[in-house]
Amino acid sequence: MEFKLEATDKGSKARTGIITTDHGEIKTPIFMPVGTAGSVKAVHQRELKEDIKAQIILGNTYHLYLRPGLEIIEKAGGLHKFNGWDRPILTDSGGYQVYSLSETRKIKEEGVTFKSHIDGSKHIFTPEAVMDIQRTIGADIIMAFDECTPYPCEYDYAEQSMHMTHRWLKRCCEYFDKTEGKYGYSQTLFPIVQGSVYKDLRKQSAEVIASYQREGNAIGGLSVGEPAEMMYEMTELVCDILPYDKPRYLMGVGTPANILECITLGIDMFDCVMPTRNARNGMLFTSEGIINIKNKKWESDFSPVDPELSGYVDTFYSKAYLRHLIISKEILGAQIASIHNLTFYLWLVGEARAQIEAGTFAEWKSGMVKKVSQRL
Ligand SMILES: CNc1nc2c(CC[C@H]3O[C@H](OC)[C@H](OC)[C@@H](OC)[C@@H]3OC)c3nc(N)[nH]c(=O)c3cc2[nH]1
Repeated sequence: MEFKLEATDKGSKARTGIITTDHGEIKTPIFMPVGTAGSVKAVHQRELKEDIKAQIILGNTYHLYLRPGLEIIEKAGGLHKFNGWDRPILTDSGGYQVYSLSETRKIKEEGVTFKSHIDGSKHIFTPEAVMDIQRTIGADIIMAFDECTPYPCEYDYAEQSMHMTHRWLKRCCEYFDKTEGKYGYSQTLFPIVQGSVYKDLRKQSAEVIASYQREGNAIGGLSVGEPAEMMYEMTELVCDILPYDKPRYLMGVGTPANILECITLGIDMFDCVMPTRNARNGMLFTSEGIINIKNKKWESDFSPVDPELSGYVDTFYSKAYLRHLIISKEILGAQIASIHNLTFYLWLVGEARAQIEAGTFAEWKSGMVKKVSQRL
């Protein structure tokens, strides 16, 4: 995997670049649609490519490992062959899902034991095991096995957890670096910075992660309920320590405003379930602000969903019709809203990229942050 830095913004740490993988290029800053169980919910691969113009999507190790399971994915020749997405894929290591999904998990030095949320079967994720799992899924970019600390979290717990994440990282790298990809293309392992919301721990963790000199680095342990100001403070501190010539991935972030603020701080890659999860509930992110389409005020508004966007669903369907579908819980409603929100997220990072290249990012961003956050 290569990363070529292109433009850097004069008035901030925002930058554009190109990540090259064996499944194609990723222009940064980039938003990565979340495809939990091997699909971006309610969206076809064709729509991801043609309407949303997604460049990379996520798969979820925990979910795919439990269902359909590694045997099926391996027989298919890896996730790209299984779900037909022939562009880059990134998978998380599963640590966060174990923390967020199965309350039966136990964390030990060896790894994390947990019971499947599907059939209650017992499993253990160790650093080595999740490297094998991600080798088998075959994502182009895979994440180290870490513990994402909750918020709030005591300093002592955050410190102990950070050191264990660093010990797990060493095991991931040693094991990953002596194994090969299973399907004839290369995979890249990103380490993950932890340290909760404590500046000294964040500094320490960023320095350890930077010392591994991997081809890209992730910032974890944020967007877990902490105030946005704290997220920005930790992100800025860590970005200033991580190497500037490698992609920086801020995990689980975020709202359109969060993304614009963190691009300013030097983040290149984002993922978040909001555009898809909230879409199914009728929350639309648009270039004019946030719309709760279930609100009665849209009942007879026959204007297009978002005229600013060029996607089919944004111009073909009206707000009134989409409101009717969401309220009636029609499947088509979830599809239109999901495609719209993802089109908007990709449009937003594409606009940011253009503004950085034009050298006009700073003033564009401050106006845009206000616009995308207002409730319509
Ligand atoms: C929301 N705030 C948020 N999400 C964090 C994720 C998970 C990202 C994950 O979040 C969903 O899993 C639950 C997505 O599936 C629904 C996954 O996409 C497949 C996505 O994987 C990258 C973190 N993952 C790790 N390994 N370490 C982290 O420290 C971390 C922090 C996060 N904050």
